[in-house]
Amino acid sequence: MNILDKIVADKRKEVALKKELIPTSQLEASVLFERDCISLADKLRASNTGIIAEHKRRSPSKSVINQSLNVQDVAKGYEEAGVCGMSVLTDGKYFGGSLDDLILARAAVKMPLLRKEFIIDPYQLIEAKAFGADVILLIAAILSRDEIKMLSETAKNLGLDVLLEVHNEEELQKSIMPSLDMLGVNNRNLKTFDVSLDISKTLSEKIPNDFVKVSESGISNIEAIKELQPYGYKGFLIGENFMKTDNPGKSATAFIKELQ
Ligand SMILES: O=P(O)(O)OC[C@@H](O)[C@@H](O)c1c[nH]c2ccccc12
Repeated sequence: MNILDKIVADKRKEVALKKELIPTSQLEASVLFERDCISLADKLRASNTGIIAEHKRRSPSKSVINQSLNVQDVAKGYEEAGVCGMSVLTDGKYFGGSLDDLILARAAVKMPLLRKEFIIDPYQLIEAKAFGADVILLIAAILSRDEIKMLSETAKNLGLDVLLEVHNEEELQKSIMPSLDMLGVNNRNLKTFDVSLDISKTLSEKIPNDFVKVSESGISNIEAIKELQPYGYKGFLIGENFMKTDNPGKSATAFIKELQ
């Protein structure tokens, strides 16, 4: 079993248990469930920097990145830096995140928040909305076309933006459908952890222009962004490069200043 299979197997158990403990009716009663989402896709279209900054404490590929920060300080720092949105990892076992991180970030900032999660069940979309997300991630490597369709349409009905992540052409071809807002190319292979910006470059021309193109992972300097912009990328998802510093907001501020 590769790491992605393990994460998904654990996620299925976690979601089954949660469904027994917290019914959707309870999630739908949350004040945040009524909140109007802010579109990340719109923000990216209007921006000339397009940074989506991530809150990530640890990961299976890098183990510990930063365990000592307060998620609300990180969120405020990113917002002040002028990022287009923030990605909040909510997986606990492999990334050290939680839904509490999401709701705390929501309380601290107004910018669009992406729930970064391994989504396999519509229950997690209702959770995302109830905990203050504006955007959800769907990962083509772990979903069939029918599942992508059902989950993305459900998310759209909840008012959420959808970012669909692919890593190769086959995943891209099976995924293209009108219920997606953004297409993300993950430069990191989630099965082997190999990283290469060439993945974004090669796949860019196969992505129809009606989707906002996002390049994800392994971006650690301005040069990488300058290299990717001519391929039509409007969004850049950056985690470790900011999170490995003592002050991710300050790092993001310097990064965006240099990029402008
Ligand atoms: O820390 P990086 O290399 O800048 O990567 C951020 C983000 O792209 C990465 O965390 C990510 C991309 N897709 C994912 C899916 C699940 C978990 C994590 C991810």
